[in-house]
Amino acid sequence: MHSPPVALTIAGSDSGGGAGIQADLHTFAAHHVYGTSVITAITAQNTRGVTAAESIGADLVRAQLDAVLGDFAVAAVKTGMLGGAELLALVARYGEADRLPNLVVDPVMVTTTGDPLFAGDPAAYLARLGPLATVLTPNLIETRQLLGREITTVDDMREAARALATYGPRAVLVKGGHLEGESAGEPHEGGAVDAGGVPGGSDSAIDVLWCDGQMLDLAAPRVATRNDHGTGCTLASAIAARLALEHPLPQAVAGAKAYVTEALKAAAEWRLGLGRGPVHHQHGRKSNAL
Ligand SMILES: Nc1ncnc2c1ncn2[C@@H]1O[C@H](COP(=O)(O)OP(=O)(O)OP(=O)(O)O)[C@@H](O)[C@H]1O
Ligand SMILES: Cc1ncc(CO)c(N)n1
Repeated sequence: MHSPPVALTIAGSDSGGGAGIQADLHTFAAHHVYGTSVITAITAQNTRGVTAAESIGADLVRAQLDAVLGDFAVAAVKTGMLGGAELLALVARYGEADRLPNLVVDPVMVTTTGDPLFAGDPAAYLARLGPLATVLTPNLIETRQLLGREITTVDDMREAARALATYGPRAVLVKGGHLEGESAGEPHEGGAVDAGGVPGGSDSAIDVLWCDGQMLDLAAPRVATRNDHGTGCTLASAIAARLALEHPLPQAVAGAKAYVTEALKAAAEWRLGLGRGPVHHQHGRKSNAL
């Protein structure tokens, strides 16, 4: 019997189940990839926000990393909430020792509801994990914090992706989920990869991917929904799952974005929680079961 590929998420727990470790493991399972997890923090969180958060001690995080990496042939890794400088440095040391293959770095700093999830210096993300990342996936808020500049247009996103790439990742995906009412303008030199998408326009959700020296626009229909909690975690873990399945990088990213779009569509009518609800990670299943 053929064993499934193994992916690892290094991230925080979301008690509401829509983001963090819970979203990542759902996403790995939806891709038929076996999921392992290193928990970096516990958050008390629901669809309305974070009410408490505490980091896990570095010794216990190290023990989790050693337990997983010492036993499983991990094919791809996603990092999410690292909480602060100490765990960032710890994870970076495993990457520097070549123990974190196909590394997708989601530089989680703040939730969509505005709650801070990283206490350290944003520049440390770039300095420590930038050179190790196969792909870095900041949202607009994180891109602003990482580069210390405003991002208001798709052209700004393209420039930011190029600037972030100088820190050493193979690819940078600047996510435009928070860019409202913006048109994609002229497509860039590399054109677009099929992300189940539509041409740019104010009703599209546009991300830009700088990969191997090429700029690609990834546009998908913008889903009208209040249930968008955890889309960033879901996208990054879907990329990791697809890398574990040996998809080439641009296709892994485009396929992951299409997966997120379908997950948003499938959960648009859900009423789970009173705030921004989760997406439907298992939307590909034939029945409506979770
Ligand atoms: N309403 C929407 N319709 C379609 N795609 C969306 C929508 N909202 C976000 N996306 C897409 O979801 C992905 C995640 O983007 P986003 O910028 O929301 O990340 P994020 O802020 O890190 O997410 P979160 O913090 O909620 O986990 C991107 O591919 C983005 O384009
Ligand atoms: C634990 C956790 N990680 C990441 C995010 C970002 O969406 C979140 N809300 N919660």
